[in-house]
Amino acid sequence: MNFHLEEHKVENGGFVGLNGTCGRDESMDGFEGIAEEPLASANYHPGNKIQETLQLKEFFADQFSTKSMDLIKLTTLENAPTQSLFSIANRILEESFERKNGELFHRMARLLRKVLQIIERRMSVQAESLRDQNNVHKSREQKFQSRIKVLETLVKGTSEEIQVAVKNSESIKIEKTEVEERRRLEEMDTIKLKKEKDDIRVEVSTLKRDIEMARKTYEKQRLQLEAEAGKTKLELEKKVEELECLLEDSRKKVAELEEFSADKYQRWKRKEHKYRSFIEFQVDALQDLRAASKFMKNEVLKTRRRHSEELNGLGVKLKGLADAARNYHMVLTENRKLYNEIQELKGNIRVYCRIRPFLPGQSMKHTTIEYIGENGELVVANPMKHGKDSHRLFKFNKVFGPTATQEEVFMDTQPLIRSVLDGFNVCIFAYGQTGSGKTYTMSGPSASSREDWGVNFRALNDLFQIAQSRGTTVLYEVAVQMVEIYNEQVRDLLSSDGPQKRLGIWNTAQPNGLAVPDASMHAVKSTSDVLELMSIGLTNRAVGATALNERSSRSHSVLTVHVRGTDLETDAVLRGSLHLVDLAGSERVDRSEATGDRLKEAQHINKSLSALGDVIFALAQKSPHVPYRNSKLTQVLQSSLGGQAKTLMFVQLNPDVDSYSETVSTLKFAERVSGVELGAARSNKEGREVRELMEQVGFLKEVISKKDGEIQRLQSLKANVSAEKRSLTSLRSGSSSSPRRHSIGTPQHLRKTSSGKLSGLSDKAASDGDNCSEYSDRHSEAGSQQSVDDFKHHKEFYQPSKLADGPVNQSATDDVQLLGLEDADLEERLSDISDGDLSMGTETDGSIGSVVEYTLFPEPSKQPEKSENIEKSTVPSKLPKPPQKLVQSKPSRLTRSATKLSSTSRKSISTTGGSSSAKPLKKWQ
Ligand SMILES: Nc1ncnc2c1ncn2[C@@H]1O[C@H](COP(=O)(O)OP(=O)(O)OP(=O)(O)O)[C@@H](O)[C@H]1O
Repeated sequence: MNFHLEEHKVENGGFVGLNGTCGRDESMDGFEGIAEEPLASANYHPGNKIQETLQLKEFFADQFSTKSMDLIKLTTLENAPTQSLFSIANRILEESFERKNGELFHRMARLLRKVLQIIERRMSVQAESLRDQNNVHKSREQKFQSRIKVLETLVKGTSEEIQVAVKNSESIKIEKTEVEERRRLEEMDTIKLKKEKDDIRVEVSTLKRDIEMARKTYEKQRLQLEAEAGKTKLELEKKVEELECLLEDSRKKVAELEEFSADKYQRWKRKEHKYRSFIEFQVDALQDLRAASKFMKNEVLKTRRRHSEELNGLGVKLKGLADAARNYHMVLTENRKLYNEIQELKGNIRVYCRIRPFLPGQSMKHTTIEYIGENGELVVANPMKHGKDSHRLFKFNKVFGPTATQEEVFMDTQPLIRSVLDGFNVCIFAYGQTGSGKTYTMSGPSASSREDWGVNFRALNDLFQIAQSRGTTVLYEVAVQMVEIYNEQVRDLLSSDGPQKRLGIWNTAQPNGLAVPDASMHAVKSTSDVLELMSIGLTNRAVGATALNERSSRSHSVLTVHVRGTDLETDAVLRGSLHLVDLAGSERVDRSEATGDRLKEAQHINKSLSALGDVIFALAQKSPHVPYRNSKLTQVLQSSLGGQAKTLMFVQLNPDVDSYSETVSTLKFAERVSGVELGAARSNKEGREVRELMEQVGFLKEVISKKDGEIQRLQSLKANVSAEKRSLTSLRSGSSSSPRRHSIGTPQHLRKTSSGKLSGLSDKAASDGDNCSEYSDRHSEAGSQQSVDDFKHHKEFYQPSKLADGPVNQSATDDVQLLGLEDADLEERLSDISDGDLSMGTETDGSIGSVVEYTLFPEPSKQPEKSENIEKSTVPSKLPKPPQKLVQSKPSRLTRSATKLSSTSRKSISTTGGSSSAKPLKKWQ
């Protein structure tokens, strides 16, 4: 049966297409014929319907008889025209009625329904396309209608216009033509639309072709993708293989790790075991320790008990120690005392000589320094002289050569600084001619370099250091003042008002060392503070110097350091002061230059240095009266130049041969200061003094033997003086100005008159060549004279011969006037003068005129101002007091003193007579 065959063909994948090669059968020929018929419908889609047709064929082949099938053969459902479909449906119905087979009927009905569905669908498709066409036509119609309307409106408008403008009929015609033209165009448009419709159809078919091509392309792509997928699959398989390999590796590793961890676990186990055993051991040890600590506790308790017992013992001992500490303080104080005593034994006034090196550019110069000894010996050579006299030997506490450093110089100064902190007043000053290195020694060439620091900075630095080291026992406060003395005027160099302010001075020494109360006081805490203040001071000094040219050489600068120490234990207060003095140049002033300001300056310098010499010698001789008030310099330094004060003088030398005479003068002054003052030297000197005393005793013998004659002479002197006084009074009434050129006449005259044989002094002066008088000469000359003539005159007076022989003349009157002796006390004063050196014993009012120039470096002997002083004076106890019976009635002081002193040697020395002399008397002071 055909149906079965068809079925079999279908099962084996036959009927691939309408024109398929497989399963071709006679029964299907009718279908083929139908398939080859042209399409009856515009919506016919052969591809879509193929499946449906095949299903129908299958169905018919399966279900209908050959007769029916013959019918069906003639048709293909899809390609058959709708009429054929209807006829098929009819036949199906008829056959189903004929067969009356229930099941077949159902099948037929289903087939019928199917056929009907196809017809229905086809109908609806056609209806839809018709509707679409209708819509297109409608829209086109609407379009045309609207165009017609527009045209009609235009025609209307045109006709209206024709009515309005008949004359324009021709244009209307044209417009009509245009309208017609438009209508023609519209028709053409319609044709065009039809054409477009055809084009669209063509386009649709083109699109269909495109779709087919796209399908083919898609198919191609699919195949490509499949090929790629195959490739990817292969790659993936490869990767899977690789991953499997990796997996294998990791498995191996895991196995290794497991092995390792197992090993580690074993090790940890072993360790755990060890630790366990260690902990057990520790626990045992802990228990032992506990036991030990228990034991220790007991021990500690025992020790504590023992300690408390020992502590009690220690408390007792500590008390003893505290007592000892107190004693230690006392011992410390004692030590300081002893230290100061040692210092004192060394001599309150120490003299250090320092020789300046030649300055750069002076290398060709010759030096006057011949020899510098270790123990303070110095030999200077006079290049002008030859032989024995050409060399002179001097001895000081110390001599620093040109190569000595600032440090070396200060090393020997240091002990004095400690004294300041122990409550002593100390004075360090530099003496010497201009350019000899005073400022270099005191301040140094520059404050910026520590190595260059002079005594000033080093002393203060040391002071602060010692104060700091003693900080636990004594609290020190330090303050400084800085003044300048120029032309007998004191100026504050640290004043905020500048150095112009003149200051007053205490008349007496103040215990706190405050000589210049008005000078500003500046508290300092460190060396840098001092450096700062000193630079201000030096600047202020320099300000003055611009006006007066090299003022520093002609003024004294005094830096005073005040120290106040409070003992932290006892609250006791110590006060000390340190005067650091850079003196003015000590050289003699060239006479030719000594006029005007220079002369005035020279006079003032001379006066103050002279006064300083007086004070030092007065102190050296422990004189009860010290003439501080003779100059501002000595007034300022008063607190540091007597009593407990310690003095150090730097004698500065210029080694140049040109300065030889100045050098010798300076050295003589220094030697006398040193020789007289030093304790150590004193003992040596005492031998010399005894010798001198013996000589003096000899003179005294003469005095005693010739006392009557002396008395007479003195009386005559008194008479002369009275006459002088009278003449002076008359002179004063005649002329107000007194010729100062004769100022030194009186002492000379007095000397001569009073002593007659004053050779002890005069001869010594003469033998020294220029010992005393040389210094006196240069200082007094400048200080007492107004002109070069005066100097000449003065010089003549200094000649020893004249000193001895000079007559009482007008000069005596002048001096009386200058010395302020013309008052009622004149007689008494004159007798004082006649007793000895004027400047040594006489405290003047400090004016220039009152200075007795030639006594700048008085003889070691010094006569006190008043007779009481002599009586109270420090005559050595070993010397017996003179018997009162030898004292004459109303004797002069000299006579009285001489009488007293004569008793000391009366028993041993015969009174051989001789002229009286002041010198022996002075020796006792
Ligand atoms: N020991 C020394 N070493 C090196 N140079 C020195 C020394 N002493 C002084 N001088 C130098 O000599 C010159 C003069 O010194 P200084 O100014 O100290 O003298 P002075 O006596 O203070 O003079 P003045 O009286 O004019 O103040 C300066 O140039 C100084 O540097």
